[in-house]
Amino acid sequence: MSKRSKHHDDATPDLFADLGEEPAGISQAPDKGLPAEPEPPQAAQGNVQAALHDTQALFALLDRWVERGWLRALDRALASFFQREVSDAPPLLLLAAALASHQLGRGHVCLDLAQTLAAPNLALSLPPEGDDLSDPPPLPSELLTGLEFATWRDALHHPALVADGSGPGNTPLVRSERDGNVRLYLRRYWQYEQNIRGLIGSRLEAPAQAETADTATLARALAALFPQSHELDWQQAACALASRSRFAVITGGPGTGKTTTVVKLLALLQALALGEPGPAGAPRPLRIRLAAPTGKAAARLNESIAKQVQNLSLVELAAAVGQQGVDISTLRDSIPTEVTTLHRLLGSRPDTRHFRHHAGNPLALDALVIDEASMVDIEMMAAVLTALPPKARLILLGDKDQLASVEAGAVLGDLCQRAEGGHYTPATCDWLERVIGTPIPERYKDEGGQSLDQAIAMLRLSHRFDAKSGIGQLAEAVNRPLGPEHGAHSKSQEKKRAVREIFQQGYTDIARLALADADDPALDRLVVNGYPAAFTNSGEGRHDRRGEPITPPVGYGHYLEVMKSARPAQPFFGEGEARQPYDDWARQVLAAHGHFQLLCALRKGPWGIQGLNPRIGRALRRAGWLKASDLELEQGWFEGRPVLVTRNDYGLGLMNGDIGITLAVPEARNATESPGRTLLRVAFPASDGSGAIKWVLPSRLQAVETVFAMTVHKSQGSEFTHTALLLPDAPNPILTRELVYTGITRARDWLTLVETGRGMLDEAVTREVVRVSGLGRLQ
Ligand SMILES: Nc1ncnc2c1ncn2[C@@H]1O[C@H](COP(=O)(O)OP(=O)(O)OP(=O)(O)O)[C@@H](O)[C@H]1O
Repeated sequence: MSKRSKHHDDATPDLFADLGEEPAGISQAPDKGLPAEPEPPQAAQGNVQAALHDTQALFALLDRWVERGWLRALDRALASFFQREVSDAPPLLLLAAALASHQLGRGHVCLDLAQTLAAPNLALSLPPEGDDLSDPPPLPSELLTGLEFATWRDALHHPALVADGSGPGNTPLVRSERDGNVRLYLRRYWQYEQNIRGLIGSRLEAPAQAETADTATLARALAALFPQSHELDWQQAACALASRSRFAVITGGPGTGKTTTVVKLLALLQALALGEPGPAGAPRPLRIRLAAPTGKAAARLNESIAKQVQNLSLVELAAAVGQQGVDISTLRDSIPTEVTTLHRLLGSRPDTRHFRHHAGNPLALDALVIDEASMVDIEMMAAVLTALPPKARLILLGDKDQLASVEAGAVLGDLCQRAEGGHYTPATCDWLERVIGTPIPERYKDEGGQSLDQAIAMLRLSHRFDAKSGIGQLAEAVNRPLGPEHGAHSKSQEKKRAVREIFQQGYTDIARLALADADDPALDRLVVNGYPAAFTNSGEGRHDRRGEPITPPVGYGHYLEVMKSARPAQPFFGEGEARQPYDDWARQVLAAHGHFQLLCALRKGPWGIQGLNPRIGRALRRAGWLKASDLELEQGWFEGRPVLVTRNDYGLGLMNGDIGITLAVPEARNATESPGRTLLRVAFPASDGSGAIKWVLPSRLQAVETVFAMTVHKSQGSEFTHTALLLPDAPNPILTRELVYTGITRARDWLTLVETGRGMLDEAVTREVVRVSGLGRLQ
């Protein structure tokens, strides 16, 4: 049973309770990795199907699913609540309600009826982690076999429980019918989707400042910001498109220049604002804020944006706008570098999901940039849009191909469904050609392009990974979609071959490790010293694009070595400035910790974080780096323990995703106290990017877990010098190409792909997330 469902076991279900805390489930392409479906005997099948007509039989079946961990107790409780409230609710409706609720825990905002009938077992994402499907209860496919779409659809016509979404209402469920298909939503999620559609739609209709700026000025400004090119520069096109819309998306893989582009965009917007007389005569810079979904992502953007703003050459831009141009230092100072988290920006309050800023108390800003937008779930995106003043711009940055947020809703991925093809209208292309001076290739033009397409730009060239980078080549090969006929055997085979071949081409930055079993000593070598021998030339002799040497890959021994060798001699911990030696030490240890991270797909089992964390702890202990008993490794505190914060803690100022390292510091706080004993404290980097260190006593940390192994889901927004991605030894619906791609792209200089048992890379790269939402089209 899940953590969350335990809380809801016996409680009366509150429809507006937090429903989506479980990790997002992933649907697989209908033909892949499904549990083998036993042929049930005729009579047994008849029994199962009684649940379609008989409420008692339905709840008996739901109970069995809950018992097995296939369904959350919360989902079953919701159906039972409806049945109590409305005695004539048909079983088919109650089943749909339970399944719709279950989708939220898997990251989907609604139940898609046609898709569920086409691939029923996907509705429960079978098999769940830690379940091998032996002796299963009846599968959804057995239940739904023979059920007609029209029969199920008609059962959802129940005015007390389900509205059709055409107007205001207060039914707990909403039915959305489109193109002959039906989707069932819990009202709250339907409302979020409606808000997002409406608020993005109205932004797309309204012209923004730069559209009113004359084309010649804009063209001059863009020419000042980007090097001259005869071919389409997507960064320049993205900057131009984003400048003319109150809503814009810039998507692209790692290192494609999203940050670079947005810094130039902000410079452009500020230059245009400063070049215009403001309402009171004097020009007024725009109020711009930068935000990210997690503290970690905010700190990363903080660092890279500050560097980029300093390096920006603004002389020509300043001269390109206004009659007399604008003052360069005013312009530079007007570009923000401070990044906050979305929770902080909106003003989260303890014990409530409502924020301080909303439509009645909007944010005081003219433009908001959100980085790592793929991690923003539907509820947060709706909250952001609602709290934005109608005239303010919203610019989303992110990689559309990454795993979506853990919570329900893959907003960025949904919005960017057509980004690959461009779909720019002739009018957009004409305008773009005038302001950027290069033609738009025919394949990106579309007379039928929608208004959303015109606001989206995809960056396609990685400046971090070139053709010589195995990480870049592997990420690209894994990410390549199978295309519409992705069930086709030959396409899958081709993709599997392409991915495997990359490991045979002698790239120096990637290595593959096949583990025989969970005790294979190769895993020890990897986690202790990074197993450089697995790389060409043991990782020696590599240089980056600027010719700087790249140090060979390391493992966790590296930060533990820094912890040992850089330990301050000062015999007391100190306050304020007197604590500096300890702050400096913690900064060094934390920086060293970012040099290696093992990622895995699962939480449970020997290849999930639960099995791997103590396993890695023991390997580090054997190597002499840790001193901890087995019990401490499993559930206690020990020096060197790296921890991941799993829930925002506003009291401590820690955000979900923050990583801290447990360090032993003197118990004495000042020079007058007698030294001697030590105390464990956890050092976290301050999430404002200031470089300050926050020291927290372990007993105050409510929601942390050891992070020798981290799930790929949790690694989003982070980057590690050496990333090891470990795939489990058995098929699981959670293994998708998005997961593998997200894991690979966390690696900056070195990637070790670890396969266990018979290896699941092939399986994973040919399974894709099926997104279920109504956000793909805004028209
Ligand atoms: N047009 C360009 N020409 C040369 N180098 C570039 C260009 N654009 C970006 N870069 C460089 O490529 C690197 C990655 O750029 P940037 O950080 O903007 O990418 P990103 O897409 O934001 O990356 P991330 O995946 O980390 O979010 C930086 O070192 C940047 O200076």
